[in-house]
Amino acid sequence: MTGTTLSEYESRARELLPGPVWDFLAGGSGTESAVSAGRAALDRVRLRPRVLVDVSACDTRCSLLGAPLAAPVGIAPMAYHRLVHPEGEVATARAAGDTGALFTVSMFASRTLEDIAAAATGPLWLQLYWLRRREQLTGLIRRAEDAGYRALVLTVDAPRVAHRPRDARNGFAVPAGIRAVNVDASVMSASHGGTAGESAVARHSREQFDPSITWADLAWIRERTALPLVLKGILTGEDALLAVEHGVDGIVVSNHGGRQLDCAIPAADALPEIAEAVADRCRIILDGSIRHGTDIAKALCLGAHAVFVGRPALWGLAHSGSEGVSAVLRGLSNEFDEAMALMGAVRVEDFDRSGIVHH
Ligand SMILES: Cc1cc2nc3c(=O)[nH]c(=O)nc-3n(C[C@H](O)[C@H](O)[C@H](O)COP(=O)(O)O)c2cc1C
Ligand SMILES: CC(C)CC(=O)C(=O)O
Repeated sequence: MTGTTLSEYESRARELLPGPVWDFLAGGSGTESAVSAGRAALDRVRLRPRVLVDVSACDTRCSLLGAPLAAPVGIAPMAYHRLVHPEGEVATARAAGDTGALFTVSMFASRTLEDIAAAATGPLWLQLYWLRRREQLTGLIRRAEDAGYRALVLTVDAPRVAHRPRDARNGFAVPAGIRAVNVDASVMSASHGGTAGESAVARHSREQFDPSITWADLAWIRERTALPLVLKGILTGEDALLAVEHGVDGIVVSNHGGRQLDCAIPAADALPEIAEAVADRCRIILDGSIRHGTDIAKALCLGAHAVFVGRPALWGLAHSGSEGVSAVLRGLSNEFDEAMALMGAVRVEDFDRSGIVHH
C-alpha cells in the first residue's frame, strides 16, 4: 500500500471528513454490534497453510459472471461517493479499472451512470433498490444496458433503511449540491429535511422503497433485461436455495456492513451453509469487514468466489481520490498474492474448506 497502511487511510479519512459524513460511513444500525461482529467472525477463522508447493507463479486472476478480474475483488455499492471526494464515482471507476477490480455502482451514485462508464476501463455492475415507482427502475436498467454495465445487483436486505442512531442524532442530510443524480429528484431528495433525531436519508428511503416485493417480483426484472441478476443481502441457506430456484446468477452474502438488521449474523458465519445450499449453481460474493488479503483467502475457503470491499474504498477516495482508491485496492491484492504463496495456493480455485479452521 505504498507504505501507507489501511488503518492510516481510515484515520486520515476520519480527520478529513465532516463528523456527520464520517458517522454515515462508519456507522451501523441499532447497537452497531453487527459491524464489529463482522470483523470478529473473520478473525475467528484461521488459515491452514500447505508447504512445499511450487508457488513461483501464483495467479490471482479470476473471472466473475464473465468479467475478468485481476483478483477476486470488487467495490461494494455505496451511495454518494461525492460525499468524500468532488470527483465521486468517476474517480472510483478509474481506480477500479487501473487495478483490475469490479466496481458496483450504487443506484444512489452522485455521478451519472454514463459519466462513470466513460471513466471506467474495467467491468461495472449496477445496484438497485426496489422503488415504489417502478418506472424509475425500468429507466435505470435501460441506461445501464446502453452504457455497458454487465450485471444488475438487487439489494434485498433493505425493505426499509434501518434506524442508524448516529445519522438520527446528527439529523444527517446529504449536503446541498450532492445528489443521487440517476434517479428523479423527488425519489431521493436526501439533502432536504434532516433534523436532529431524524436522518433525511432514512426518511426518504423509507418513503421510496417498496417493502411489499417478494420472490415472485424477480420475474418483473427478468422480463426487462437479459443482464445477469445478483441478489445482495442473503444470509441464510434457505434464501440462497430460493435464489437458485429463481434462477439468479449470483448472490452477495452480506449483512450490509452492519447497517441493516441489528444483530444479524456476520456474512462470514453465514457463508458455509450458503455455499452448501448453492452447491455451485450460482456465483457467491462475500462482503463485510474485508480489510486484509488473508480475509479474501478466508472468504474463498468458506465458499465465496470473490469479495466486495466497502468502506476502505471510500477511505482511499477521501484520502487522495482515484490514487487513494487504487492504493487501497492494490494493497489488498498484493496481500492476497502473498497469502496465496504462503498458503500453497497457486490458483484462486485452489482455496477450499481444507484451508481453514474455526475457533
Ligand atoms: C456509506 C455506505 C453507503 C452504502 N450504500 C449502499 C447502497 O447504496 N447500496 C447497497 O446495496 N449497499 C450499500 N452499502 C453497503 C455496502 O454495499 C456493503 O454491503 C458494506 O459496506 C460492506 O461492508 P464493509 O464496509 O465493512 O466492507 C453502503 C455502505 C456504506 C458504508
Ligand atoms: C442511500 C442509503 C440507503 C444507502 C446506504 O447508506 C446503505 O445502503 O447502507
